[in-house]
This record gives sequence, C-alpha cells and structure tokens, in this order.
Amino acid sequence: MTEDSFFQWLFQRLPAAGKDVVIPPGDDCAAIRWHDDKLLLVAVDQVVGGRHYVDQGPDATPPALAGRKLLARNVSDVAAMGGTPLFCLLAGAFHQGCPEAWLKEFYGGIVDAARDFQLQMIGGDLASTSLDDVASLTILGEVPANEVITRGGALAGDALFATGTFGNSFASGHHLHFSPRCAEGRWLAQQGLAKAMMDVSDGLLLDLSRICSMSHCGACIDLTAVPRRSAATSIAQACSEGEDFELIFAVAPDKIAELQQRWPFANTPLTRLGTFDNSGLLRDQQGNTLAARGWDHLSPPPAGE
Ligand SMILES: Nc1ncnc2c1ncn2[C@@H]1O[C@H](COP(=O)(O)OP(=O)(O)O)[C@@H](O)[C@H]1O
Ligand SMILES: Cc1ncc(C[n+]2csc(CCOP(=O)(O)OP(=O)(O)O)c2C)c(N)n1
Ligand SMILES: [Mg+2]
Repeated sequence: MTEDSFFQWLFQRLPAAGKDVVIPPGDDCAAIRWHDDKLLLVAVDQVVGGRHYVDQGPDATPPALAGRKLLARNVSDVAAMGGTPLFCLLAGAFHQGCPEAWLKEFYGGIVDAARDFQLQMIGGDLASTSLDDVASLTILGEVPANEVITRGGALAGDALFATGTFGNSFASGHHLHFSPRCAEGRWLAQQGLAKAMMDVSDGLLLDLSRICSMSHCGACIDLTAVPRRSAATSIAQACSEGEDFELIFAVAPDKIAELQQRWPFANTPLTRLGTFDNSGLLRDQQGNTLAARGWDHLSPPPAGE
C-alpha cells in the first residue's frame, strides 16, 4: 500500500463534495466558497517526534525549530494554491513528563513564526500521550477565486518550472529553516503565469507524478537541470529525498518568456526542468522511464536505506 493508493480508496468512499467545496480532497488545500470573490483555503499537516524532527539524543532538534517547521510546512501548502495564510489552530499531544521548557519553546517557535508569516493562531487543543509527541496544525488562508492554482491544470506542451534548489534537506537543516514560497506562489497566481502548482514535500519526482496524475498527463524532465542544494548533492537525492518545500508548476508555452523576464524574486532561483506531455509517464531526456520515488509514510523504504 502507498499513500496514493490509500487516498484513491478513501476518495472513492467519500460522498461527492457539496456545492460550496470548490476544490475537493486531493490538492494541497481544500477550497471552500467564502465571501465576495474569495475562496477559503484549508489544510492540515502535522509533525511527529522522531519522524519530522529528531526528538532524542545529542542531535535533538531545538523545539522552537520543530514548531517553526510545523507552521512553515502548512504555509507552504497555502503558497502552493497561490494563496495568503490568515489563521491557524494547533492541536498537540505530548508525552507525560514532557519538560515545561520544551513545550514553551515549541509553542514559542510557532508564535514567532506566525508573526513572521503574518498569520494569527486562533485556537487549538492540548492533550497528553503515552507515545511519541504529535502536533497537528490546521491552516486557513484565502485566494481570489479566479486566481487559485490546483494540481490539475497542466497540459501537454506546458513547461515545468521550479523555485529554489533540491536535495539534502534533512542533512543541511533546510527542513527546519526553509522560507515557504508564499510571495512567489501569490505572484504566480496574481499574474496568471502558473496553470498547475504544488509544493514538494515528498520528493520532486513523486510530487511531479501527482501533478501529472491530477492533470492527466506525463512529463519529460531534464535531470541534469534540477538545481541541487550543494555540490555534494546527487541527482537522486535532489529528485527523491523530499522536504524541499519548493514550488513546481506548469507554464503555458506562450508565457515562458514573460515569466523568465518578469520574475521579481532575485533571491529565489527559477529553473525550467522540463515539459509536460501526453505520455502519462515520467521520463528523462533520453526517454528512460523514471520511477516516482519519494517519501511515503505507508511504504517503508527497502532495508538498508
Ligand atoms: N481524511 C481525509 N479526508 C479527505 N482527504 C484527506 C484525508 N486525509 C488526507 N486527505 C487528502 O489527501 C491528500 C494527500 O495528503 P497529504 O499527502 O498529507 O497532502 P500534502 O502532501 O499536501 O500535505 C491531500 O489533499 C489531503 O487533504
Ligand atoms: C527525524 C526525521 N527523519 C526523517 C525526516 C525526513 N522526512 C520526514 S517526513 C518527510 C516527507 C514529508 O513529510 P509528510 O508528512 O509526508 O508531509 P506532507 O507530504 O504531508 O506535506 C521526510 C523527507 C525528517 N525530517 N526527520
Ligand atoms: Mg507526504
């Protein structure tokens, strides 16, 4: 079982979304008709001790950074829809005996990040657990209805672009310090330059395969064009490790030049990685089929990895 196969099963079991649900389950956020010409974006993501941050030992993640990561990961999902984050609610369950200082630093990291990302924490829930710590954050944001960008809008012939660099996120600490691409996502939406978009959390190829399946297309990717975090980062790491929290998006052929000329984010690399096609596959420039490798909570990596 994979996450994708499980969610396919789940989505079939769910009743059809009501008329006010403009974007149903399966995208980075759900969208609900809200007010005027705006959609309310809603998403929830968690961090689990030992899974998303190191919770024990000398390399334990500073709790403020684990908290910051929790919020930033959710903001990244709003960015991927072209939206602006507004509010969040935080539900946490922490092991009995969790030190007061740890808890205050964890929450403090979220409060500080909420200030930086300009959103308000408006509620939550606190519980104890006998197992690993889990904190789940629900984020609410907004986007003009005519600007929202889903995973489903790519067409054969569109160019595939990415922000930033890929790979070595965990080893480099990027997964704790990244800036969600909110300004970039918002700009792409406002300018009407991205037709399909998502943020890369599970790995470039696995998440690209999700844009392709939602868009009913395939893609050809130039693996040598994938910008890597450092000289030591391999192509395989850049393609499949995940937690890059960069945006990948589809751009119509007649908008490519405009995008490249007008890209206003001098500190955010913008790279063309390839082209969407009708193959239904992921392929490299030599025509080899690429496996959509990446992080999957339901299929543990083969022994030795
Ligand atoms: N219980 C659920 N009911 C409906 N949709 C769900 C449920 N759990 C997860 N999903 C949806 O499945 C998709 C995949 O989830 P996930 O991999 O966690 O998303 P993301 O990578 O964007 O954080 C998302 O669109 C998410 O909203
Ligand atoms: C202790 C620890 N081990 C491993 C990782 C690497 N890692 C954990 S989850 C994950 C993928 C993304 O997390 P997920 O919960 O799938 O996020 P989502 O796709 O829902 O946004 C990666 C690469 C990490 N950050 N910390
Ligand atoms: Mg995931």
